Amino acid sequence: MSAPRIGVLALQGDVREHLRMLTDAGAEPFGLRRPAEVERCDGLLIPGGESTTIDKLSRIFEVRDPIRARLAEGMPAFGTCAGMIMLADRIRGGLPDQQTFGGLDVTVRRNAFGRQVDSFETELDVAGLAAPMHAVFIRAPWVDEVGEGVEVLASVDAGPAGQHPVVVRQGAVLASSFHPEFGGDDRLHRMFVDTVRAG
Ligand SMILES: NC(=O)CC[C@H](N)C(=O)O
Repeated sequence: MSAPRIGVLALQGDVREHLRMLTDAGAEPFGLRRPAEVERCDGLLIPGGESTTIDKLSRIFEVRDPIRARLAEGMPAFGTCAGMIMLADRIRGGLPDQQTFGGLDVTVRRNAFGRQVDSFETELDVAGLAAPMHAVFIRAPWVDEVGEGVEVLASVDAGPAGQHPVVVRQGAVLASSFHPEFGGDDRLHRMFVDTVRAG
């Protein structure tokens, strides 16, 4: 495949750093806002932001149904923070009418780390990466439950609440609770681009 075309969902949230990291990783990324653009994607990146807003805007912009359909067909995807929430099949702590795109067989808890450690940074060991990643967590979710076939690539020790997965992968779908685009480290983006390239 020539440079894979990766749509970065550009309804809300941080898009620019993702575009830059994907370009550096050898992809051809573009900001995705229109239903017709969903068909042009070899892969989809869903950035962080606010999952409730991304959910609402995805319906208003009419990209929700085409994205759901492509994910159900196995389109590779990478979700970060709110993007992880959007990929989760099940969420806790969502608004009553909040919906996700689905595709990742996990239960995700929104704003899981609570007020005291609302936002924090840490050096995180990620399976498959030789050295730890600098991980920036901003009102981040964590994963409560994973289905069969979901690999846990990294976990965080949340004290009395125990260990919780923060990087997971299921086939061609990758998700991280933190914002890899703010840590100056594009290794997860490269992992994703390699997955998209492998088809
Ligand atoms: N940095 C983020 O993406 C935060 C996610 C946000 N707390 C949500 O529920 O969508």
